[in-house]
Amino acid sequence: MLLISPESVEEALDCVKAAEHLDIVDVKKPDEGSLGANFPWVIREIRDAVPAEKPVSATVGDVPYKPGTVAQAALGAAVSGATYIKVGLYGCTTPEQAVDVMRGVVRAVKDYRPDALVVASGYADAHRIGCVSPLALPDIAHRSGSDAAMLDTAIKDGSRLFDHVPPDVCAEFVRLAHEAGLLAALAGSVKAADLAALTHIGTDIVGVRGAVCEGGDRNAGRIQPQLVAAFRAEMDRHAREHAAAVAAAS
Ligand SMILES: O=C[C@H](O)COP(=O)(O)O
Repeated sequence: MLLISPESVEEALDCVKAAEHLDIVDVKKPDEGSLGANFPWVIREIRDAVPAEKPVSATVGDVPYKPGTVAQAALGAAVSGATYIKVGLYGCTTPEQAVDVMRGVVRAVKDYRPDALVVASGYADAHRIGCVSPLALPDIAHRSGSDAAMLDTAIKDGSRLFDHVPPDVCAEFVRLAHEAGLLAALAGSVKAADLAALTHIGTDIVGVRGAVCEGGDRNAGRIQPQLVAAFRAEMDRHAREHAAAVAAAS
């Protein structure tokens, strides 16, 4: 699945123009961090603008180790209409802290909306910020009852997912997530050139912003529907080639 992250209602409307090419519209506020949380009314307006059959995701923030605060914020995202709730475990230095936070989120969200999906997100560049390491995420997600384990990059300075977690380690991340019955989501300045590897390792959700913004600039550029369509075409091409290779080998 392709997840695209607009930061405003205007950008979400550009996503709507490319709705057939994407699977999830992910509301965030990049100027508040990699998984910066947007205002509840922005989530609501975007939910109202996006076709009903397209799920809307919302990031709850690059969160501190404050389980109660984060659970309440996650409920806010769900009440505002998001059915994927993404939490960036920025302030969690141990897996136990991360499980604590995610258990609160899962309970808060699922008591309100049992079919909502909770995404526990860590950071590929965790070593730069001192939070839980990337390969701990599948177990954190599993132990907390989350539905997906995700990696993004915390510091958006041009470095990318594979600069910090090479494809073979991402493959292990995906394997661990699948073994635990979770969806595996990967992001972090992902470019079309990364799609062959991401497809090959069985990534369920690829998250992008910069690659589909004007000039490849996630901050100054705005999401362009034609770039979303082109990115999707590349994803589909790799999926077809991978399926053909698997069929030929069996
Ligand atoms: O969840 C996905 C992120 O928005 C990725 O953003 P990026 O591709 O600019 O790193």
